[in-house]
Amino acid sequence: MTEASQHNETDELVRSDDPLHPANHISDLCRRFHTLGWVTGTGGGVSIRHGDHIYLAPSGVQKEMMQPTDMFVMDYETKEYLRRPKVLKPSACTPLFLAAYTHRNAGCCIHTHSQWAVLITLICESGLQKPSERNVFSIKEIEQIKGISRGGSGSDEVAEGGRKLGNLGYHDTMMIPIIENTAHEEDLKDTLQKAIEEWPETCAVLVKRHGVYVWGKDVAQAKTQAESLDYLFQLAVEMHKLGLKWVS
Ligand SMILES: CSCCC(=O)C(=O)COP(=O)(O)O
Ligand SMILES: [Zn+2]
Repeated sequence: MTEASQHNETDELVRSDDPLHPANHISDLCRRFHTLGWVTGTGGGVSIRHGDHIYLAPSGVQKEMMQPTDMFVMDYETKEYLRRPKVLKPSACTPLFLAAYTHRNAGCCIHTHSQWAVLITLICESGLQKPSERNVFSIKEIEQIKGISRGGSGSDEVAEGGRKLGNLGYHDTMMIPIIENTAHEEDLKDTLQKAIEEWPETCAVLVKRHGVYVWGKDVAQAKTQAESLDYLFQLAVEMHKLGLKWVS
């Protein structure tokens, strides 16, 4: 098989008229997220799981300019690439997206470099918080908390061991773990995985001085949770500036 025919064959994995096809959807979401400051300066990204296929963006590119044919496609079972665009490298976030798929059965994972996410990690890190509060962002009694599911599930059923599923209620406390940043994105994998295991109710992990990873059972849930979280991070930063406490 020639290189040219090989390329055309794998193009079938990313060419579709359906705007909700993962290759089109990732490009579209990144354009929208760029306007929110979530994926600027090549940072941040989105990945979608579609059946046995994982769709991943390239690394180090302007995320708002990506085309569907720029996407990498990985087989979920074998972790082998079914499609690798020439010249490009897969996102350095790939092992972190895979952690959300493997450990939470997520259908989509969003990584933002939102300044609100970064600021909330700085406020939690600062001496203003009790030592026990420095590695977690907790907030309660704000309506938008109801947009957050326990564990990124979305179901109203009760999980094994009696653990509640479904979305948080107004009087629940939302807790998002904060992990240390590393010099290289891919080296976050072990601590992110540990946080996912230690915080079964979380649908996100904040990375100190870096951003946030948010997942959901599908694109809609990952996106609305990323929006709700960004709202809550911004609100908490503004409350902090006003001297108001966001958890008692
Ligand atoms: C200025 S972005 C540094 C890398 C990073 O944190 C990130 O989220 C983007 O990684 P990618 O490999 O997807 O470009
Ligand atoms: Zn990043």
